[in-house]
Amino acid sequence: MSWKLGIIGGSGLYGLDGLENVRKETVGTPWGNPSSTLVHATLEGVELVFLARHDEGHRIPPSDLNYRANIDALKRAGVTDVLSLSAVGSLKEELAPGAFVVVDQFIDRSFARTKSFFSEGCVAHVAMADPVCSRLSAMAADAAEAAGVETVQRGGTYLVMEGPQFSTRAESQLYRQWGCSVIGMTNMPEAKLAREAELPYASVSMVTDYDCWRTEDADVDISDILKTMHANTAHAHALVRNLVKAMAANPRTDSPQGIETALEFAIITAPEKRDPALLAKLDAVAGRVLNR
Ligand SMILES: CSC[C@H]1O[C@H](OP(=O)(O)O)[C@H](O)[C@@H]1O
Ligand SMILES: Nc1ncnc2[nH]cnc12
Repeated sequence: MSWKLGIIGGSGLYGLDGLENVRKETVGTPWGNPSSTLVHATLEGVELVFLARHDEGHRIPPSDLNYRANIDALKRAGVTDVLSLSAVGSLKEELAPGAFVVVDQFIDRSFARTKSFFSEGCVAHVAMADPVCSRLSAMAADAAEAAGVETVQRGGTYLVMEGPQFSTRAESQLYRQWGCSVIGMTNMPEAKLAREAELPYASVSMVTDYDCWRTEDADVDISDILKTMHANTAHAHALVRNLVKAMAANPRTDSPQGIETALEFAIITAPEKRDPALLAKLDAVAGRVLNR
């Protein structure tokens, strides 16, 4: 199967430069509406689908995002892989604003979100020990370096907070003690849902601020974040172009983690106990295993 890259653009990234063959599509899903219209396009000859996580004009806050609709819509659009581009706060001295962290772990402290496509009538438990695709992550890190990003860290833990308020200082210090690298509000349940949908996921976390633990700095403030975000966004555009160039040069094979078959043994509900209405909603996400 050839690459078809799904890109979820976070704060500051509401579109992509230089796209060709652009087609905008407003879609619905069984889980409701995704954040924005899907932008189908090609770049360097590679097919991609772009989705603005908070919609154009940054209309939707992290707790109100329809994460299930976003992932389902990308799955229905036929993407093979999902790249998240996110603004984050830094929890490490060495990760100054402007640094890019291609995270490989998450601590999910979000609590007011629907976290699974599965529920009563069809229960599934997928593995999340390795929550990102190592190959897509490595390609994204290479692409960031080629884009001239000064600090690109391969690996790191992203603490997902509920928001929308930023952390208290005690929380920020606690997350540092936990060894987290960056903090943001959106990558969960997105990464969990991508796994349930058997989509390899990678997150490029672009540092905009030092959160509030670093008392030498002023506390995190949205106007400072916006300034850094604009600089990061230029790098993000170059990263995407470099990434699809690498995809064009390297035919796609399945992910090293076998993410494309994550649901193979995950559904535990006995076939006769499954709820037909829920199964119908799961047609895109779990059709591979349910319809055979
Ligand atoms: C604009 S700062 C806070 C906001 O930015 C991040 O969103 P995203 O991951 O979509 O770039 C962060 O998680 C907050 O939602
Ligand atoms: N300090 C921070 N905390 C949470 N989300 C963020 N996004 C950007 N900076 C952030």
